[in-house]
Amino acid sequence: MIIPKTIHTVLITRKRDIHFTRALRIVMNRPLVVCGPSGTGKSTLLNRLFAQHPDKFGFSVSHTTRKPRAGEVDGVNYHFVPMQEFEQLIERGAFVENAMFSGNRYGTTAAAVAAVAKQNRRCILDIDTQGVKLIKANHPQLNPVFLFLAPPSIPELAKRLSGRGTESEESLNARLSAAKSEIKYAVEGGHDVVVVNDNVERAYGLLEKVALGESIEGDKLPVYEGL
Ligand SMILES: Nc1ncnc2c1ncn2[C@@H]1O[C@H](COP(=O)(O)OP(=O)(O)OP(=O)(O)O)[C@@H](O)[C@H]1O
Repeated sequence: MIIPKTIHTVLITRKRDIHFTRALRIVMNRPLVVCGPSGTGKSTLLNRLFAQHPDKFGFSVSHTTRKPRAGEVDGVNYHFVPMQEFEQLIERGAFVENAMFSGNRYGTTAAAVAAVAKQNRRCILDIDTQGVKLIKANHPQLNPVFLFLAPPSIPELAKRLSGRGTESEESLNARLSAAKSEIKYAVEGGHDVVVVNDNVERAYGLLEKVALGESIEGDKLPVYEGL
């Protein structure tokens, strides 16, 4: 049968669309890990992403050993577990990150990350380099896209951290020294894509593209003085 050219073109385009939609769905099932030094602007950009696309993205539900506060629902706000259960999860290597704050443990399990995709949302993880390394070593099945949000320079990072008004001199110095090792890992090529947050509009545009499943070249890492 000879298919008229226009129908043929439509069929090919549809086929291409189906492939594209499928490929997009696969990317959207992959968590997006946003990593970057404290003060680079991760929350600023991610809050905007969630506000612009309220039904496309999700955060995983963390585990905690602290007691629920009034109105908090187990499995929604947190998975509330006793210390012993939390420690068993650590031993089993279930977490992609976990930390202790004022006597309570908090953590994100790989299972909680995977659960987000089941709700047809892309899981966004805001974690540090240590978490990135843990995922690569222990949870490769999550197969995330790793995005490094880079500061334009170390002095600009220091300015943002002090401008935020949340840091003592001690914690500012601790964050800046942690920033240097985060940047070193990015220089070694630890991430799939780099976005330099030199300008909120520009950086958000790139982050949004990656979050929506587009494959972009990304930015080059700046050369950081004094690293
Ligand atoms: N492109 C930008 N230019 C100037 N200031 C910015 C830019 N992006 C974010 N900021 C500001 O920098 C400060 C730090 O941003 P933000 O709190 O989003 O960082 P963060 O990476 O989430 O830090 P943390 O990891 O400590 O939570 C904020 O005061 C924010 O308004």
